[in-house]
Amino acid sequence: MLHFANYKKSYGRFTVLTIHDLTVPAGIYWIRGANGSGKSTLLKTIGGMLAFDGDIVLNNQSVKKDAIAFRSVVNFADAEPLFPEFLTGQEMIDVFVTAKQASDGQAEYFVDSMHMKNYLHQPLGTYSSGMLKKLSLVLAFLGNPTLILLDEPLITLDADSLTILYRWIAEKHRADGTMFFLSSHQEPDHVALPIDGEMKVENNRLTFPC
Ligand SMILES: Nc1ncnc2c1ncn2[C@@H]1O[C@H](COP(=O)(O)OP(=O)(O)OP(=O)(O)O)[C@@H](O)[C@H]1O
Repeated sequence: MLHFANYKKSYGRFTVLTIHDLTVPAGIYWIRGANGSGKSTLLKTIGGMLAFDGDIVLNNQSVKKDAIAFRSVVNFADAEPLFPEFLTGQEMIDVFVTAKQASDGQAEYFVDSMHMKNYLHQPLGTYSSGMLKKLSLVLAFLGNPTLILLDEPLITLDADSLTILYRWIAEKHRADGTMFFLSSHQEPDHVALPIDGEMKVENNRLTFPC
């Protein structure tokens, strides 16, 4: 369960989003909104990456009061991931396996199923945008997160990889009850993904359900 209390995010004098009081039950949620409406801003504040007014509480853990514990169970994949170009994919995975205390074999499962093994030894500066996207998604699934935030996970993914991603989400939610927030400009695929609700960021507000 995720709770927003007196949430307000502004950049200087420009208020992007206000959420007075909202409780979202555990589930898989699809977030829509026009360009510049505030989807990335919302996900980054939930992930504890941007300062904001008010509070966000995940199962009794506040992003502000319990920042370290909160961050350890919330994983985030950026819309356009940027990594150090001199590191290899495997080195990034090794860092996240340690930081997120991933279990033995967890990273290998995701790498194998996304067919990434034969380029993981290459420096990230040589990766295509789709290869970077797949790496960022693997990193977001490592460990035992309570909430996974995926900002525009569909962009640059080929059709086969999208099917695999949807399978990961459904499996993780079913096995561990992991909550998901996905932002996208596309219509949700209710057949491929067991979506519990849709949200819309519009006119500085989050509409739920919409
Ligand atoms: N660092 C920043 N400083 C100032 N304004 C910002 C900053 N980041 C975002 N904004 C503004 O906040 C608003 C929301 O941006 P955000 O990136 O969250 O939108 P979005 O819904 O994710 O957009 P898109 O669909 O185009 O990715 C926009 O008006 C944007 O210009």
